[in-house]
Amino acid sequence: MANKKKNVRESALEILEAIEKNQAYSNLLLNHVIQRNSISGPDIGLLTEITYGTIQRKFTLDYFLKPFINKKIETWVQILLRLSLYQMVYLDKIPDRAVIYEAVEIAKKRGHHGISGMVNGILRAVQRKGLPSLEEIHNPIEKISIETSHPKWMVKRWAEQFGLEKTKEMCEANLLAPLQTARVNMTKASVEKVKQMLEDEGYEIQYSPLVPESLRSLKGNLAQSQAFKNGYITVQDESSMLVAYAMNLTKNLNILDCCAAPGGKTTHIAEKLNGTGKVISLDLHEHKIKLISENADRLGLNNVETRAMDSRQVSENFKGESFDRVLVDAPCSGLGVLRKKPDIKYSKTLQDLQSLQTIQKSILIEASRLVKPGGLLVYSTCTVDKEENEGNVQEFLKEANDFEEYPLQLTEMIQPLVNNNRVQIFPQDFGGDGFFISCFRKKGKN
Ligand SMILES: C[S@@+](CC[C@H](N)C(=O)[O-])C[C@H]1O[C@@H](n2cnc3c(N)ncnc32)[C@H](O)[C@@H]1O
Repeated sequence: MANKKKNVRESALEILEAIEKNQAYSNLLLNHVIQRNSISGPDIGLLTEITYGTIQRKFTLDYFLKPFINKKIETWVQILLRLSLYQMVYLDKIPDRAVIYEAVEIAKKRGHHGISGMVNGILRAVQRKGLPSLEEIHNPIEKISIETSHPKWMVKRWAEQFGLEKTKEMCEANLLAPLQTARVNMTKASVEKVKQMLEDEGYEIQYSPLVPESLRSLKGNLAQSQAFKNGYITVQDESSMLVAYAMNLTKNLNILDCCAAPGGKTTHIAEKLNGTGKVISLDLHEHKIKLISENADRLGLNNVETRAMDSRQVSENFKGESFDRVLVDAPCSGLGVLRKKPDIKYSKTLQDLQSLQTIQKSILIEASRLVKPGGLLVYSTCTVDKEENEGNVQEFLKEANDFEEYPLQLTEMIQPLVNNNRVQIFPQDFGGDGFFISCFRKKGKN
């Protein structure tokens, strides 16, 4: 018999269970389940909201549920309670009785009668007695951890690195829905023309105050637009767009992008070169290299060359000191993108941060050998962590004494955030990803 298709809440339960078990990525799972269960129209939005919202608020929801659960329950039951309570607390449009009814039906299908009765009892008790107060948590780290659903070690680490207030702001900002932005391919059309194109397609678009070639979508997924298919835009976060600025691009440069897939920054750089020079784009994984080429083709760029390579050995594969600019947009802990990938909050560990730092350092040192005297090396990550970002800069400068820090030239609004030739962007700064950028110049002639 064919598999029976699941409705929105059953699908949400399926995705959340898989994430809890295998640490699979939410965005990939979501797309897969939407297709398999033929979820369409507004139900896609509801499924996305319930899934991401429940992941985002996991610790808070568990704190709310705890006083109402007085025995050990199976993981799927806990998840069903979480996703139901998420709708009751955070979504206005769905009446509580509908949420409870659905939860009980799912529990009946999945478990025995006792479980559906228990689910009903717990959710009704929460409805009757109200939520436990978060004010009862007195330790400030624990309070931020539960209130904004971030692991305690992460909150503690950030508080030590950036102070409690900034940490609280960051954790709160991580709960907000991400802003969708796209970079206009200026080799094809002006920002004004592309804005009009998207509006003609029914999108609600604003100019960005931050990056001149960026457009912001207030309604609608830009990746599904005709403008995207025809190579007029690339969906990209505005913080990521700043990296091409840090590279101080002029025409006819020879550029190496060491960690390039899926090609967001490579294609931005290639667009800025406007048909001149060359960008050689590397990535460890063959299947990811294909994504770079596909993006370059879609955008009509003919100055991008791709190769699968481990950049920890990059200097063995190219003639020394042959690039004007080298970019290391390093594999990182990703703590700046928790709004878009909330499951990372629970899966990353301190050990991950440490091993990533080692990889980043070896890529930086190797890549630095290929920079021409007077050329620039840009190091960036989409993370917020002082030890990972600043720590790597210090380590690099200690080892590569033929390099010096070079002043970052970003856009007008971002420039004031630059500190000591480096920038750490927080998600609360302007609604973009948390991001780190620094730039080094190889000593010698220009
Ligand atoms: C932050 S992502 C790059 C994003 C990309 N620059 C963009 O703007 O679209 C880091 C990339 O580094 C790649 N990577 C990880 N280890 C690597 C290595 N040793 N050598 C080359 N690439 C590596 C990963 O596959 C991943 O695609």
